[in-house]
Amino acid sequence: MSIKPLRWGIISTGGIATKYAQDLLVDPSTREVSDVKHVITAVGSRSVDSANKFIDALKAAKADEGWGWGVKNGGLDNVKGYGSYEEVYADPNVDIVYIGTPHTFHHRNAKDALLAGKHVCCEKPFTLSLEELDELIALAKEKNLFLMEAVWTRFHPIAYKVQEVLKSGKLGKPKRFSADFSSDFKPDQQPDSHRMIDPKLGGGSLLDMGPYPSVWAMLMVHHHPLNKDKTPKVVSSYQSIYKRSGVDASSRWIVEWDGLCLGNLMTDMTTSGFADNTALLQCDKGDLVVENPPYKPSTFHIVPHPQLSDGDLTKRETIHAPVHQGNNGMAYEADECARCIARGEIESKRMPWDESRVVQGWFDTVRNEGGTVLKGKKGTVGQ
Ligand SMILES: NC(=O)C1=CN([C@@H]2O[C@H](COP(=O)(O)OP(=O)(O)OC[C@H]3O[C@@H](n4cnc5c(N)ncnc54)[C@H](OP(=O)(O)O)[C@@H]3O)[C@@H](O)[C@H]2O)C=CC1
Ligand SMILES: O=C1OC[C@@H](O)[C@H](O)[C@H]1O
Repeated sequence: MSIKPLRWGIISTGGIATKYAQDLLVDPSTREVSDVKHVITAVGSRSVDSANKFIDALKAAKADEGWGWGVKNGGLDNVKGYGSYEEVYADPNVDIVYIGTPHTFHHRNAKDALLAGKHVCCEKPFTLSLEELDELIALAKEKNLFLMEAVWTRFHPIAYKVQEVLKSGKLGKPKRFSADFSSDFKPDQQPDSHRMIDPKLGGGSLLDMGPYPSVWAMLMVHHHPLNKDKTPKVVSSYQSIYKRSGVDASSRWIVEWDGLCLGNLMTDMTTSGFADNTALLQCDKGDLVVENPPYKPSTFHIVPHPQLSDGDLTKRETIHAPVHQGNNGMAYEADECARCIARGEIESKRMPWDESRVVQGWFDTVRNEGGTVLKGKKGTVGQ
């Protein structure tokens, strides 16, 4: 059976858009996938030169680079470079728009793409505020278009393996959770315009890094078979301020899954996290520990509590489940978009809107309780 390729329009030519575009061109069989095909038909940038350079760099793939497969097999054959994002939305050869712009533009870009009749896959954090996100969800429903937050980690092989262990029930009942994404961006050495520094780009650790402790909280606690609370709330939070621009240098927030457990989540952009532990769920029979980095971990451990486990959980186990070689880890979420669209679905079951809403709601609470210059900002909702 021949597969109809999903035709992607990429907007922006920055770091993550480059990685995403490369992954679209990797041979799906290298990740054991045979039901989807991706092609890139448009790249939009604020500068047409940048769009064309982006395309040329993809085309110049070396033999040992995974995306060279797509270049050779028609993945860029009909691609056009544009000097605006609007031209991508208007291109009839584009089915879905991938948004890789800084956070504060996600709402504007996704809204424009949906209004032009395109499906949307938008980088994390989905939007600046929950109000912006709700507007996008309403629009996707009204227009019957697919819309998903690009939380790539959710689709990694390790995410499914961790959930398999938790669903088996062998670790028992969750007692407490913690997760961290910290990395030293050396902010003092960055220009004012850096996306981690500039408030106009949604700078600070919370919005950029917060999706990662949150993704593990969602996968390990929220999805735990014993969790019944589908609207877990932030019960306490704190943000330290990066004085030069007034964004947060670090954020801490405690979430309560009513009737189950508390989760302690943290981000920091001035220091690195602990290599052996990025997320930890402690249960009554044993612990599950995921190694760093939270966005693309390869390894997790099961650590029994023999004194508590009635003898049925005694073996310490280390499980490796890296992403398949040759892709950056973004191909899996792109496959999800292709499958949902082929089935006529406008929402992903693996990355549902309600779960993006939960996390976006936590960020709103932390921002609104904190003292940064982003406190209370609602972004471009209604515009
Ligand atoms: N899933 C993941 O692993 C990652 C996700 N991200 C997310 O992707 C988004 C972009 O991050 P990243 O690629 O690192 O950022 P970059 O700064 O590398 O790229 C952002 C791009 O957005 C476009 N852009 C549009 N308006 C502006 C503006 N006013 N200032 C700067 N750039 C602008 C530019 O492209 P052009 O000039 O072509 O229009 C620019 O190259 C963020 O929301 C971030 O959270 C980031 C890193 C990893
Ligand atoms: O999404 C991300 O993942 C990797 C990090 O290095 C990056 O800052 C962040 O945006």
